[in-house]
Amino acid sequence: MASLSGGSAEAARDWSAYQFEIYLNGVAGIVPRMPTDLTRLEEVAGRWLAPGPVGYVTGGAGNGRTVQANRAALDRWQIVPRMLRDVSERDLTVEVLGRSLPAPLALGPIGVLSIVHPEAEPAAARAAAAQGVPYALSSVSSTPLEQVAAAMGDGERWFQLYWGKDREVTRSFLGRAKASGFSVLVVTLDTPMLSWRPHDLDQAYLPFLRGVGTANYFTDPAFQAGLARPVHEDLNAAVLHFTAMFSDPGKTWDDLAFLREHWDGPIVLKGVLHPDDARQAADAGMDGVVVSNHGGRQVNGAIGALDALPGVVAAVGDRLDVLFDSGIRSGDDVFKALALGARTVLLGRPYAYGLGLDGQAGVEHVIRALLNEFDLTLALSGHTSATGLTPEALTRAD
Ligand SMILES: Cc1cc2nc3c(=O)[nH]c(=O)nc-3n(C[C@H](O)[C@H](O)[C@H](O)COP(=O)(O)O)c2cc1C
Ligand SMILES: O=C(O)C(=O)c1ccccc1
Repeated sequence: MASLSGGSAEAARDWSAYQFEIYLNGVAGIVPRMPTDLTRLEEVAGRWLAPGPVGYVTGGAGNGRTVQANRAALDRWQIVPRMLRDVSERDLTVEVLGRSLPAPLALGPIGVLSIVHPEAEPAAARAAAAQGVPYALSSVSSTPLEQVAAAMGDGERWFQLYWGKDREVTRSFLGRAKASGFSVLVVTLDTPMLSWRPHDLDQAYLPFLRGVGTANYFTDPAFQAGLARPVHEDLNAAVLHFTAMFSDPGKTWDDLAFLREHWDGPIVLKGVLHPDDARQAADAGMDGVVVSNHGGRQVNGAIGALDALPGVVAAVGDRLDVLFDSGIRSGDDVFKALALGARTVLLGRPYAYGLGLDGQAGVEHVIRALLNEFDLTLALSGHTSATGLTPEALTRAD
């Protein structure tokens, strides 16, 4: 069993163990509860979870063209395996944002997780901590950030900020996150408003209007100060106030100075697709960007995220850390993103399905399956280190 402690002990983690554990269980007549092909999770989740939540998680903006573009972009690259290169020992550790991670993976921010499982974010966070990968907690979590932090032990915690209209609430969130041991700030830029989402519109389903996703706000003194009456005395007014202030379409690059001033750890901007935006991030003193189109959930018709990665890496790869998400479903996807210059990937929907189907154990299954498959892809393609991959490991399929 791999070490559960933090820091450099993570370097010793053996990601190849899951495959053997599964086969050994087979001797006792036990097969995995969930698919080991993570691309099948969506279909299985669709059978077991309620239609509103499933639509919310799987859905994209518009008719789903960018959800498809994310997959098409990954499928357009193919790995060209190399032979006879001694792959007996592999090292999956990476350096990112000034820390060492045991593998090039973090759980990305996904809000409102109580719609898929009652244990919600704390269960996902415990799974991440148990596997030694960072957990990025969403601003719009179903559980207050202090409770999520408490569930994580010494697990690495990142806080995702929805940068709203109220400065005092932002300041308060940053203070609370810092006090609870969140070390990296992930600021999401691509959601100044929610996009046109037919999956949710057709079912008239929006979690916040059912009070889900407001936990950090309703427990926040600065948020409460903006209400005429306490949250519990007028829930509707509180929900409306939340929807009016949680994001701010008026923000510009100049506003980043405020965050730099109030957060002394690494700041990562999530949702960067254009090289010039990446340059502006570097100019503003940011420590990283996440090349992401929010899993195709914001701009329908937007560029597939992987298609945007090389341009951003060329523009700023030597000035800040480039992370990646949107469409990662397998170990070979991780390989491709790293080969094109990402230092680490964030996992999205697959872990939400894992949580919905089997709570913390389901999320741990997803992490272990993904990283074991990545380790095997690395080895079988003739590589031994997650940091050494270059575009030469790939070829364009078209
Ligand atoms: C149900 C759901 C909720 C999400 N909530 C947030 C959020 O609160 N903050 C955020 O920055 N991104 C959020 N995202 C986007 C993810 O962080 C990530 O960018 C996206 O899921 C990656 O695409 P993929 O799931 O196709 O891999 C959410 C995504 C989903 C599916
Ligand atoms: O649904 C999303 O993609 C998302 O990021 C979000 C935005 C606001 C509240 C909850 C989730």
